[in-house]
Amino acid sequence: MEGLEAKGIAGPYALLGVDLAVRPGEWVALLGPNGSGKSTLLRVMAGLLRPRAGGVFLEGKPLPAYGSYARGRLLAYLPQGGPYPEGLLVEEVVRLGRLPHLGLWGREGREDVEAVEWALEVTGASRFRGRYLGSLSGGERQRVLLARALAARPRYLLLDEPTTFLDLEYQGGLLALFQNLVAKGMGILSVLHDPNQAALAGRVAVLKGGRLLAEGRPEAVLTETLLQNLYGPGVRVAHLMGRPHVYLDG
Ligand SMILES: Nc1ncnc2c1ncn2[C@@H]1O[C@H](COP(=O)(O)OP(=O)(O)OP(=O)(O)O)[C@@H](O)[C@H]1O
Repeated sequence: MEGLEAKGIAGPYALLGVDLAVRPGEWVALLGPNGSGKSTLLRVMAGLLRPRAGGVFLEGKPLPAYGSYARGRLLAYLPQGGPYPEGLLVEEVVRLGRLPHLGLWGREGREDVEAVEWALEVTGASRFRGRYLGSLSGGERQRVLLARALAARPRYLLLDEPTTFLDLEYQGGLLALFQNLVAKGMGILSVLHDPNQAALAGRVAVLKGGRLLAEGRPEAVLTETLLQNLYGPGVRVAHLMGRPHVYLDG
């Protein structure tokens, strides 16, 4: 079956038995308090951490059965933090995203050049292309790293807090980009802290204490009861234009 599936994941650190899948053409937002296991789950699903129990399946095949290039052609991962290749030019960083297609010694062809140009364009990173990564602001750097992930043109994209560091305009732009990418068939799983951003996804999965607490359409999952369970009694939910809007009652 098509998809990136985590089945019965337990073991690394907080995770106590989690099933979660992302299919081509859907955007799943992963929400939960600090320390609930979101980054760990993403790293397990990216193949960077091995679970003690359970497994991850990519297009029905166990993830460890893929070589790193084959995996990288299907799956890209944007971590929450560094290390960053600060001494590389932005364009070089984004070209690194083509490594799974080219291998170490491959010559770049038209498809590679087009993928890099597209990734720079859609992330708004084209104008930094000649700068060193280390010279960029946090938000600019975040867009370049997303461009590197997109340059692989993966079928599945795993993003750990991709909107951190971005100003409101770029947050909106990024969330619109996700909607666009899933409409073209990409599967996206993104950790998001802001429930209002998660509300834009097709499906929301909620982790608490290493277990999946809820999963479903945003309007079904993002209830005041659930959010107060996660974040305390000050959380309120209003409904505007059919969508939940979450705020703190000061
Ligand atoms: N390398 C590690 N060694 C020991 N414990 C770890 C390690 N990595 C994560 N943990 C622990 O596992 C738990 C889950 O961490 P994780 O980073 O997955 O949480 P998270 O939900 O992504 O949190 P946040 O919202 O703060 O980013 C935390 O208690 C964390 O301290």
